[in-house]
Amino acid sequence: MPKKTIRDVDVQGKRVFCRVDFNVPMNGQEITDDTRIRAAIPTIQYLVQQGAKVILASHLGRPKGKVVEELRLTPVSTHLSQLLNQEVKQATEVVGDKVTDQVNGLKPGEILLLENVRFEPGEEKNSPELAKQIAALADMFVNDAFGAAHRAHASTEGIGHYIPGVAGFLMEKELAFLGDALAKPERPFTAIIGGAKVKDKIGVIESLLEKVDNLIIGGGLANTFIKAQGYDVGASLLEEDKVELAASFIEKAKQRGVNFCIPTDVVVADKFANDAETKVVSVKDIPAGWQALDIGPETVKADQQVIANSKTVVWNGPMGVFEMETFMKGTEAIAQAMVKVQGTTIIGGGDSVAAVEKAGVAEKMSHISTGGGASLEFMEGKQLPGVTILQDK
Ligand SMILES: Nc1ncnc2c1ncn2[C@@H]1O[C@H](COP(=O)(O)OP(=O)(O)OP(=O)(O)O)[C@@H](O)[C@H]1O
Ligand SMILES: O=C(O)[C@H](O)COP(=O)(O)O
Repeated sequence: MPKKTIRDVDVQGKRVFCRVDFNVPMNGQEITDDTRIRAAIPTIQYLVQQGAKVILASHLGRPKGKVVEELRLTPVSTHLSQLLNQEVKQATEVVGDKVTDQVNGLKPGEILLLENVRFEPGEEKNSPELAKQIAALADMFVNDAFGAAHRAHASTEGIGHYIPGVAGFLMEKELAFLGDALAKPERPFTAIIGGAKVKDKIGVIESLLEKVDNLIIGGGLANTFIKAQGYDVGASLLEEDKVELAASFIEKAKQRGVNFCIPTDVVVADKFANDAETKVVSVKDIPAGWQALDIGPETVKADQQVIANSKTVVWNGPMGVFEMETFMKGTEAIAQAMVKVQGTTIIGGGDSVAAVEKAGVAEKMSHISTGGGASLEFMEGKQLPGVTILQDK
């Protein structure tokens, strides 16, 4: 069922709570990739032009219900203000009397950015109390946070039980593009899954095995599969309690005839640092105490071949610790392989998009999705709570 969008409602003079996903990659207080901020600009500008009193809210990182000074949204509001060429007022809290006063002081067309919503313990618990408090700040809820739409949190879902919710332009665009591209993907259909959120992404792999022809695994996620094949992974990132599950996926892939590409070689390092001592080893020979931080050249070559023969490729999660020059070769090589695909290429995820930007090939992709976990869950065919709660057309 299509959802109402901001075009379908009158926001003139209304207090509009607009949830965005400004969970951007940061290096200290520096934003290293502003794709997600830029992607929300059309909705924000539309609300401003229509004379709404715009209350923006986002999470940043995973502060787990506490104030974490480094995760305040100050750098984001400064940057947003530059992009919009307009003042963005900043609240130092999410809710409370001070915030209510700031909201009451807003004139049509003005913008207030609330503090990191995950500083509130009720946010991730989807506490009705917090949702009510947030809802009380506004007349209407606009969800433009596609990247967080798979989370049923107070500011992404709970609020929609108290005030009417509609989709923003980014949300609308993401749902339309991903929906069309993945309803009947041109084959061979390849998914590339990497990154570090093993717990989040391992379940997605099972569903993808039902849909894809090739599944390429890389990044920190790969270690759990390397271990499942019976090899030691030294000091690498590993989700020990998912090893058995990973083994069952390898078996399932065989039964379904899916080409499951697990790295055969990796770049290992003696420490998690750019200046670490490194070597390329077979996954059978990862030395004790060393950690795998990138895929190796043999794996790159095999993956590139699979990608080149694909007609639809979806990529989420970098192949290595691409933030460090020493471990970005695998990610860069996969990004270059994506450019050569004669078909549809979709990249999703905060860090994956940053990696593609870093490799200078972002504009060559068919679609850059602001959702990582969200785009994966959408592809799985799951209902996204942050979408379900919005009003039907
Ligand atoms: N071998 C590895 N060991 C440890 N960390 C890794 C490894 N490979 C990649 N990473 C890290 O994974 C992180 C990105 O993972 P993540 O799963 O968050 O992807 P993402 O693209 O941001 O998706 P999402 O938007 O869903 O978060 C990067 O910071 C990168 O350094
Ligand atoms: O980066 C993301 O995928 C979204 O912003 C959601 O973040 P989360 O995985 O911490 O919920």
